[in-house]
Amino acid sequence: MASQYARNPRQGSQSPSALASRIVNDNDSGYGSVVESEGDHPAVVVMNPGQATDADRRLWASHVSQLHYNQNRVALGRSITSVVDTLKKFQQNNSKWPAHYPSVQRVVEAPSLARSQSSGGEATLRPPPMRRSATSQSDIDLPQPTTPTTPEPRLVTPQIAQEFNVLKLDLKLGALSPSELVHSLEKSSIASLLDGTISQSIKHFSALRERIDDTASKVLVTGDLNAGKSTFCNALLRKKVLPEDQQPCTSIFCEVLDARDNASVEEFHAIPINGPAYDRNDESTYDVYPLEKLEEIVVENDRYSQVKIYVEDARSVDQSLLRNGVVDIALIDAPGLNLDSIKTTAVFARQEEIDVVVFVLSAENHFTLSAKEFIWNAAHEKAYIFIVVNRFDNIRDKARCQRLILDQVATLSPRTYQDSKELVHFVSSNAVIDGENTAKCQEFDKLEQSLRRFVLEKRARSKLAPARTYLLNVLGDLEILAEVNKEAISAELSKVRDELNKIAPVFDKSVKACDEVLENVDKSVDDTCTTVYKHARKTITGTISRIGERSPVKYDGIFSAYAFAEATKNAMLEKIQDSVTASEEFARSQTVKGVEEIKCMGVLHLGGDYVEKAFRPEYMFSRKKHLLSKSIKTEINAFDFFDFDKQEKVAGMSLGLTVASVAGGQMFGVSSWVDGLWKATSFLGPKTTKKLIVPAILIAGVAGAVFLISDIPNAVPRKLAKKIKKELDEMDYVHGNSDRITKECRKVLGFPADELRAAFRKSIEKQTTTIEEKKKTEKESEAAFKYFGGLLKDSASQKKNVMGLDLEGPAITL
Ligand SMILES: Nc1nc2c(ncn2[C@@H]2O[C@H](COP(=O)(O)OP(=O)(O)OP(=O)(O)O)[C@@H](O)[C@H]2O)c(=O)[nH]1
Repeated sequence: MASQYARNPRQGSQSPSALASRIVNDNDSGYGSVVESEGDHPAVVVMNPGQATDADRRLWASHVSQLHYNQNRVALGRSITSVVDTLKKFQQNNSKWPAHYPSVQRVVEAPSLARSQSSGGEATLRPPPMRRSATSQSDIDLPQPTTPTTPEPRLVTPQIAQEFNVLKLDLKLGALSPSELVHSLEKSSIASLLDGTISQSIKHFSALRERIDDTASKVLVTGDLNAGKSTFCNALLRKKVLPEDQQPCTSIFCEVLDARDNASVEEFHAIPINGPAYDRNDESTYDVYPLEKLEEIVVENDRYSQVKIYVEDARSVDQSLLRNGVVDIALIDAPGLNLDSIKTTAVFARQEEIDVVVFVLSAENHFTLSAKEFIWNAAHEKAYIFIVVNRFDNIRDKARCQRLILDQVATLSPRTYQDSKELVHFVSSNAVIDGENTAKCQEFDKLEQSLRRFVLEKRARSKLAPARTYLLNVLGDLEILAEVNKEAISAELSKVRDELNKIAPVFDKSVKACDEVLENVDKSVDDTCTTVYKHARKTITGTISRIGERSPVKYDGIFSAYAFAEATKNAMLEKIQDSVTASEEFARSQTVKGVEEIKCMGVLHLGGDYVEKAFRPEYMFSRKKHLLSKSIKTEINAFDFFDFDKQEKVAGMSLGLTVASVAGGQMFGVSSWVDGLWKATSFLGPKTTKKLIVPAILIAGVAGAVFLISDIPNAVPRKLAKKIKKELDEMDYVHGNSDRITKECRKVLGFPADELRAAFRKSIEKQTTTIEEKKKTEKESEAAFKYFGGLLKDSASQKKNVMGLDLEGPAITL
C-alpha cells in the first residue's frame, strides 16, 4: 500500500463530489488520482486503476468520505462561531433595545388527540415520542396560540410566532390566559426571557460544536435477548471478546474500543453504579480488569453500570471496523431487550453520541413485541436502522423467513425497508470467527461493508445534521425576528417622526405664546399699578387740598373754640384717612380685575396645565392699617384761631376806608393797611395825618379785633389745614400711601403672574422632555433599524451557506 501514496497536484482544489466521481471514473482513464484531507488520516492517495483492488477502492472511498465530512465539519464550525457571535450581539442589543418578539403559548394536547384507537376499538394512551430539542425541522411542536383580543405589546403576531423554532418564548405561567399573560409581561420581562432563550441556544451551540469536533462514532448494538448480539460484535472484531451464552448473559452496556485509545493495553474498565463520570485518565472513576474477567463481571453484576473494553484489532484498516483509518468507532453491546430494559435501551439509543443503531434479531424468532416497541420508538429518532437477522443458519426455509421479516420491516421502519439491500442482512455470526463456511463468511463480509458505509454516512448525518438543522432553525428565527423588527421599527420610526413633526410647531408656538403672554402679564400688572398709583395720588391730594375749605364741625362760639378746633382737626384727618381707604378700595377692585385677567390668560394658553390658586381680595391692606391721627403730630395752639393775614387785610382796609372817607374816597383798591396808611399819609400830608392817625388806629384796631374773633370758624380750618398739609408734605404722605397701595397691588398681582410663569415654564419643560424623549427614541430606532437590517442580511447569507452544505456526501459505489 505504501507505494501507492504520492502527491498529484493535478486535482488539488476539486470538490469532494467531483473528486469522488473522478476517483470512480478515473478507474479506466489510466491516470492516477489524488485525494486531499484535512483530518488526521492519510490525505494523499495516488490511484493506478490497473493495479487497484477492491480494498484500495474502499480505502479511497473512505478518504473521499472523510474529506467531504471534514469540509462540512469545518464549514459548520465556522457557521456556529459566527451565529454564536451574532446571538451574543443580539443579546447585547436586546438589553438596550428590547426586540419585538412573538408570543408562543404551548398547546396542552387534549387527551383525545393523544389517544390512538387500538384494533379492538379501545383507546390506548401512547406516550408522545421523545424529540431532540429543535434539532429537527419537522419535529418541532408548533404551538397554536389563541388569537389575542387586544394587541400585544412588543410581540409579533401569533402567525409569525408559529414559524419560530428555537428562539421562541414559552409563555406558560400559572393559570393566566395567554392574552392576560402577554399583557402582564413588561417589555423588560420579555427582554430577559429572550436573553435566557439566547443563552440556552448559545449553550446548545457549544454542545453541538463539541459533537461535530468529536471524531469518535458510537454504534449501539441492541436486540432481543439471546439474539446473538455479543456473537455479532465478536464477529465484527474477529475475536471472542464478549461473553456468548445460550442463556441471557449481557447484563450491562459493554463498550468496545480500540486498545490504542488506552495506550495499546488490552483490558477493561468497569464503571461503578452511581460513581463519578468516567474519565480514562482518572483511575478513581473505574476499576481495571483483565479481559479474562469480562464474563465474570458482565454476566452477573450489581456493582457496575457499564464497562469499557479496550481490544486490539489486528486486522488492516480497510477490514477493521474499529481501526478503519477514518473514524474512531466504538461498539456498544447492550443487554438484551426485555420489557424492563426497553426504556433504558431506548433512552440510551436516543443519546446524542449514538450515531448508529444496529438491531440484532434472531431469524428464528422474527420481531418480538419488545423488538417492535423498540424499533417503533427508535424510528422517530433515527430514520434508518441497520438490521441484522442473525442465526440464519438455523432456518430451513430461508426465502420465506426473509420475506416475512422484510414484511415486518416495511411496517416498522418504511425507510429502512426502502433501502433493505443495504440495511437488512441475514447472517450467521457464529460462523465468522470459526470460519466454518465461506458462503456465510461472504454474507457477513457484505454486511460489514454495508455497515462501514452506513456508519460513515450516518456519522455525517448524526453528527453534522443536528448542527446543520439547528443552525438553519436559529438563522431562520433570526431572519424572521430581524424582518419583523425591521418592520416594527420602521413603523415606530415613522410614528415618532410624525409626532415630532407635529410637536415641533406646537412647541415653537408655545414658546412664542409664553413670551407674549408673560410680556402681556407684566404690562397688565404695570398698567394696573400705574392706574392705582395715579388714582390714589389724585384722590388723596384732592382730599388734602379741600380739607381747609369748610369745617364740617359746628362752631358754638368763642368759648368752645378749642373743642371746635380739635374736632375740626380730627374731621380733617378722618377725611384724609377716608380718601386713603377709598384709594385702597379702588386698588382692590383693580387688583381683582388684574388677577382675573392673568387667570384667563393661564386657562386660555395652558388649559389643564394651569392650576389657579384661590385669591382672597379681602385680605389686601389688612395688615398695615393706616392710622393717620397717630402719625400726625400737629398740636392746636392760639395762633390757629386767628388768621392774621386776613385780619391784617381787614384792619388795613378799615384804616384806608377811614382816611379815604376823609380824603375824598381815593383809597379804593389798597390792599394793606400799611400801604393804605403810607399812601394816606402822603396824600393827606403830615398835618392832616397827625390829626387823623390816632382815631384811625383805634378804629382799625377795634375793627381788626372784631374781625379776628368773628373769623375763628373760618380761620381754624384754614390754619389747621395749612399746618396738616405742611406736615403731610414733610411726611411725603400722598406719595407714601399711593406707593404703599401700589406695592400691595403689585405684590398681590405678582402671585398669579408668578404662577402663570411657573406653569408656562413647566409646560415648556414638559414639551421639551417629550421632544427629547422622542428624539432619543428616533435615534435608538434608527440604530436598531440599522442593526436589524444588518442582522437580516447576515442571517440570510449565513443560512444560504449552511443550506448549501451537502451532508449526504458523494455517491460512492464500490
Ligand atoms: N446457530 C447459531 N447460533 C448463534 C448464532 N449467533 C449466536 N449464536 C448463539 O446464540 C447464543 C446467544 O448468543 P449471544 O451472543 O450470547 O446472544 P446475546 O444476544 O448477546 O445474549 P444476551 O446479551 O444475553 O441477550 C449463543 O449460544 C451463541 O453461540 C448464529 O448465527 N447461529
